[in-house]
Parts: sequence; C-alpha cells; structure tokens
Amino acid sequence: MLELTRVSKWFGGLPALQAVSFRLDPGRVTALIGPNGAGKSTLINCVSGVDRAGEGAIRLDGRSIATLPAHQIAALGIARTFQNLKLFDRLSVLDNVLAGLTVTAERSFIRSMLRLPTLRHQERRLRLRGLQALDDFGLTEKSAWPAGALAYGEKKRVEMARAFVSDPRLVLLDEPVAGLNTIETARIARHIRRQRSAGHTMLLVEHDMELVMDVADHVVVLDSGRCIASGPPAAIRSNPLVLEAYLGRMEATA
Ligand SMILES: Nc1ncnc2c1ncn2[C@@H]1O[C@H](COP(=O)(O)OP(=O)(O)OP(=O)(O)O)[C@@H](O)[C@H]1O
Repeated sequence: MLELTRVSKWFGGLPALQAVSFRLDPGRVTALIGPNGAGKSTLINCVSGVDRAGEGAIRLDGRSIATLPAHQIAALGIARTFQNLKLFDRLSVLDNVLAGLTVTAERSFIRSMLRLPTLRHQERRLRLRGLQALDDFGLTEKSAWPAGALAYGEKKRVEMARAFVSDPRLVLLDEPVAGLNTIETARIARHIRRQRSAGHTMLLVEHDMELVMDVADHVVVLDSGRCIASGPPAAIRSNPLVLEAYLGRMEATA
C-alpha cells in the first residue's frame, strides 16, 4: 500500500517534516497524531500532491508518487478530505459528491463522445454511485439541498461521501471531527468503522484522542516534523515519549 521513506519538507529553511518513514497497511485505519505544528497537514498534503516533499520517497504499491501532480495521484486512487471544508456551496449536495468522480467521468467522456447512449448510461451509473455514497453517510434526504445550506456536521459528512464515492484505494481524512459535538463525532466514528469493514484503507489526521483510540488500528506520532513513535493505540497511549511530547502538553494547557 502506501510507503513513506525518509520524507522531508522545509518551508523557507525551516523543517516541517524530517526524515519521516512509515507504512500503511491495506484495510486498516492508521492515525497520524501530534501537537499543533507537528507536520501532519504537511504530510498529507505531500501524499495527496497538494504540496511536494523536498526529499524522500512516497510510494503507492511500489510506484513513486512524490512528484506527481494532485490530479494524477487522485486518479491512482488516493482521495482526501480537507481540514477546512472545500465544498461548492451553491451546488447541490449530490453534485458536490459527484465531483469526487470526475476522474472516472473524464476518462469515459472521450469514449462516450462516440456513443451517446453509453454516455447516458454512464451518467445514470455515476449518479447512482453518488446517491449510494450519500446513503452511506446518512445524507439521502439532503441530496438536492445546496451544500452551503447544510449544518457544519453534515458538510463534514458530504466531504467524506465525496472522498469515498470513487471507491479509492486510500482515503486521507484531515481532522474529520474538528468542531463537531460528541453526537456528530460518534456518528463519524461509526462511518469510519463501517468504511473499514468495507475494506477501505484510511490515514486519519486527528486531534481528538478519544476518536483515535476508538477507531485506529495503528498510530503514528509526529513531533516537530519527526516521527517519534508508532504502534497500536494502547501502546501509544502509554508511550512516555508521546505523553511528554503530545498528551502531556495537552494536559498542561487544559
Ligand atoms: N505553507 C506554509 N508556509 C510556511 N510554513 C508552513 C506552511 N505550512 C506549514 N508550515 C509550517 O510547517 C510546520 C508544520 O505545520 P503543519 O500545518 O503541517 O502542522 P500540523 O501538525 O498539521 O498542525 P495542526 O495540528 O495545527 O494543523 C509548522 O511549523 C507550520 O508553521
């Protein structure tokens, strides 16, 4: 699946990632945690092609993706959500989700130029997939609503539906429960578990430790751009380095 080897990234001479190495196993939820500024967003930006790693290798099933543009990485099956929602507010919820299928649609467009009935069939098929994804995330009744009219928690779920609609090989979830109340958070946790049961592989960046300990199979900890620990949630919870670098710091500010 995805393998990072000594990935580094600098911003104006300051290191954001320093020789970070880890591997994602298929069908599992790997959580990436660490205090503010640890490099989590930078890392998923590098994996999704939003940003480019300065050094090191990022491989998807052995193929180097570190220098590919974001749309090619998406076409290889890596989808993501964004910490700050990136929805088209005036488009319907369904159209927002269908935007996650543009790669597939584009490919079939040329073929369907020649055979119009195939195009109509494709459109119906894609629409059904969109509706299925909305159903998976409990949004069926809102499919025709403009995305901008939804509550914040619903918008977070639209982002997730859009990421999963293409049945990607890997989904990067950037703080999916940030700003959500406990009921909405529990709902997202259920969705993550359900997607894992369906065989999806996820990298979860999250500050909510309860969620991480609840849904993650494996946890990777970053601190100041370095990977300081990795292992199962229970081991991470009691790792002194982690307590010092992350959880301890949180307690200190609580
Ligand atoms: N575009 C940028 N230009 C300059 N510095 C940046 C940029 N993006 C991130 N950084 C710096 O890189 C470091 C890592 O930031 P990053 O946002 O990846 O951390 P994070 O772990 O995601 O933090 P948070 O939990 O607050 O989102 C920080 O020191 C940050 O200030």
